[in-house]
Amino acid sequence: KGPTVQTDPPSVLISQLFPNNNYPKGEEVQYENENRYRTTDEEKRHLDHINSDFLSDYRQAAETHRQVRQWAQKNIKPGQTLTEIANGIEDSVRRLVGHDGLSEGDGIIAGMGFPTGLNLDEIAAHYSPNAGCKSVLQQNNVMKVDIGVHVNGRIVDSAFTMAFDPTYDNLLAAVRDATNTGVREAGIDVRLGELGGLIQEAMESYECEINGTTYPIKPIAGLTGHTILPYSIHGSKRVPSVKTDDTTKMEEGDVFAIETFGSTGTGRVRNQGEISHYALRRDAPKVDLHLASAKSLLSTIKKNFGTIPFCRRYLDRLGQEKYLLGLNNLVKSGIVEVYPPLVDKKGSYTAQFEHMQDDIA
Ligand SMILES: O=S(=O)(c1cccs1)N(Cc1ccc(F)cc1)Cc1ncn[nH]1
Ligand SMILES: [Mn+2]
Ligand SMILES: [Mn+2]
Ligand SMILES: [Mn+2]
Repeated sequence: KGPTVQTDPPSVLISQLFPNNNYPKGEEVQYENENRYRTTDEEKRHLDHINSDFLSDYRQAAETHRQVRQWAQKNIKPGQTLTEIANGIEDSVRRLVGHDGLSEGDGIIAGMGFPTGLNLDEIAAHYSPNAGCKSVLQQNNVMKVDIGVHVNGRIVDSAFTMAFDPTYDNLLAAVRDATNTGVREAGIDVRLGELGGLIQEAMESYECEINGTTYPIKPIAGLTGHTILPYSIHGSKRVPSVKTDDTTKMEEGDVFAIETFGSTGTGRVRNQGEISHYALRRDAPKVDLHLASAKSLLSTIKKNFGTIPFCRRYLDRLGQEKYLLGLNNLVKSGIVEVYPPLVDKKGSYTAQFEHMQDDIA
């Protein structure tokens, strides 16, 4: 029989807690006129049957994410290092999906969907500690925790912001309201640019007073929600946090991560600081590599991550050493894509809330 409740820290397999694949369904959105989109019941049953693996993989990843983020929200405290926080989250995810990502190909079956983002204050996204990072979480930090989980390449991408000082309550309320607005208004045939306008309205209705100065909350226009494809963290559709003239529509079968970022700074981010996030390009050019270390690193990346984003710590734990020259060679050759930290101006505070909405469930 085995355990029927989760431990602290999480260690019980999700597939153990929910036998024969009946994972909880996420929130489901009913469409106004059901029959306008849905095929006949017979076809729907058929479609759902084909999709059922896809759905059960997604729901297994989603339940893993849910249990790990709830544990993280309870257990992350000032005084912990970012490295400890990242390892605690990643070890929990790997235990729950039952894959440690250490034997070749194992990380491709299930595991981290991308590097654990731990983004402090003006850093909005794509920061994960590299080996040797000494940063310690402070009482007055605003930390965006971005966790990815995948099962058979079905990636769940969802994030939340932690602040221990109530000064930032309105900043966090702004992004929560903006993202909930985006999720609520999402749906088949919704135009992406219009959805951005609704998100912008919600976000800009907030302000935040910090040390006697009142800041309007600005959406970070360059950071968008996005479609997610199997083994690929971003598809071609984007959900902006501001009104745009993008008339592209949401379609049945699309899977979206709706994420909004608010800032007390300029509302614009730039690439800044040491890179931690990398990913093999799907459309990687066939380049003959002259550097032996680049060749062997490329095969390690293909075997352990495929096109799932990874970070330097994931190479460290695989026993890779002195890989930076080879990695930079793969980047220069256009084979590996980099995602530098995205940063607003020094002294500003950014917050994020990211939720997944699928038009399939
Ligand atoms: O900003 S993105 O690069 C993007 C590209 C196109 C549209 S949105 N990015 C995708 C991504 C890139 C690397 C990762 F390791 C994980 C995700 C959004 C995102 N970052 C974190 N959570 N969600
Ligand atoms: Mn994310
Ligand atoms: Mn995302
Ligand atoms: Mn790409």
